[in-house]
Amino acid sequence: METKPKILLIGPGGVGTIVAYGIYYVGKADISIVVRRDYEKVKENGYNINSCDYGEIKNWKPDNIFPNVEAAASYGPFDFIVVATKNLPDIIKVEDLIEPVVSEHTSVALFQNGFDLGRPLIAKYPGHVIISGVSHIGSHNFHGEIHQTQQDKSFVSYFENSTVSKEVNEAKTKEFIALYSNEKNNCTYFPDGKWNRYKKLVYNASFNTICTLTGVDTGRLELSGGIDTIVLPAMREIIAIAKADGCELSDDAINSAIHSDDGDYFRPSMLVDADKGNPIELEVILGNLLRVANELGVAAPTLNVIYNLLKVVQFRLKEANGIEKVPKERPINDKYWK
Ligand SMILES: NC(=O)C1=CN([C@@H]2O[C@H](COP(=O)(O)OP(=O)(O)OC[C@H]3O[C@@H](n4cnc5c(N)ncnc54)[C@H](OP(=O)(O)O)[C@@H]3O)[C@@H](O)[C@H]2O)C=CC1
Ligand SMILES: CC(C)(CO)C(=O)C(=O)O
Repeated sequence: METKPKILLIGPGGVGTIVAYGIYYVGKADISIVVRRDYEKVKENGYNINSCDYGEIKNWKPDNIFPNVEAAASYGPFDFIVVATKNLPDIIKVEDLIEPVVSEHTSVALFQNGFDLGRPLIAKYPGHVIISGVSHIGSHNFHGEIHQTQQDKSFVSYFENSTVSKEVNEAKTKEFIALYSNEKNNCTYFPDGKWNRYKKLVYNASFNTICTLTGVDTGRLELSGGIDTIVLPAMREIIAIAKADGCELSDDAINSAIHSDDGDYFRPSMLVDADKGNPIELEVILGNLLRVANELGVAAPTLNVIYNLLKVVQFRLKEANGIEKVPKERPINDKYWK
């Protein structure tokens, strides 16, 4: 009997659970997941999924459920590791998180927002294919109750990787798509992964960040005049960085990003994280972009101010989560400020 490829998904949140369910629905792979906080509940009852793609599913369980990555390792080797956690390199690095489950032939698929996510993984795991999944979906996990309100539309590519041939990168990426794509979702191969991530950043590096700083949704940002005064300058800088990096976005990139949630008072995921008091994906959504701007000598004054203000917000969120420790007595700094 032919054995099915093994997939391990880490991070079954709003996005990850729908990806895992999509793979299970196709039925061509053995799908395991790592559940952190809700392990006991999910192990016992599975997930209740209310999905605009798959309908109402009660008590769904994948083939295996593990409480942590170390526990999953004994079930390996895995053909694919899918990571759909929030990408927070200033707290936990994806390349360290997956270490116990990366074997010789494992490919890694990152279903996460952000830019240049492949770089640290390729450095740590040369010779492994690193797949890029860009999701356009609206889905949230409330302790095992999944609410998916926007269709799972994803563009899957591979991160540029000089340690693997183009043929192998392409073949593995398409192999993964065949295990995940089905008639209910909309998952397609997109050859130019970098271009596609820049395109998504036009929205994420402007709306997500500015909504988080101001505490308002995208509709209120428009009604207050903030799109003209702050979102547009930020978007133009993102497009200039992309261009200097060899990615020419279409003339319509700004217009389509702004109109993408027409009629909706939409709270982007970074604002939702801040609302919940969770750390935000600042480094991958804006920090990595500014590092590239710096390498290419592109000025990005608006994005720099947004980034530095959000670094302070991130500090506050980390302190609230016990990740940042602040001395009881304020230390005295003898620096001469001028
Ligand atoms: N939600 C959406 O609609 C969209 C999200 N995205 C992107 O997709 C990615 C995933 O987002 P989303 O699904 O919303 O995230 P969620 O916060 O809903 O889920 C993240 C999951 O990862 C788990 N997790 C986090 N860290 C670890 C760890 N160290 N070990 C094990 N499990 C861990 C969390 O577990 P625990 O519950 O224990 O914290 C949680 O189940 C992000 O990059 C986001 O920007 C992109 C488009 C839309
Ligand atoms: C806009 C959206 C929902 C697109 O999927 C997103 O990426 C986010 O909120 O971070």
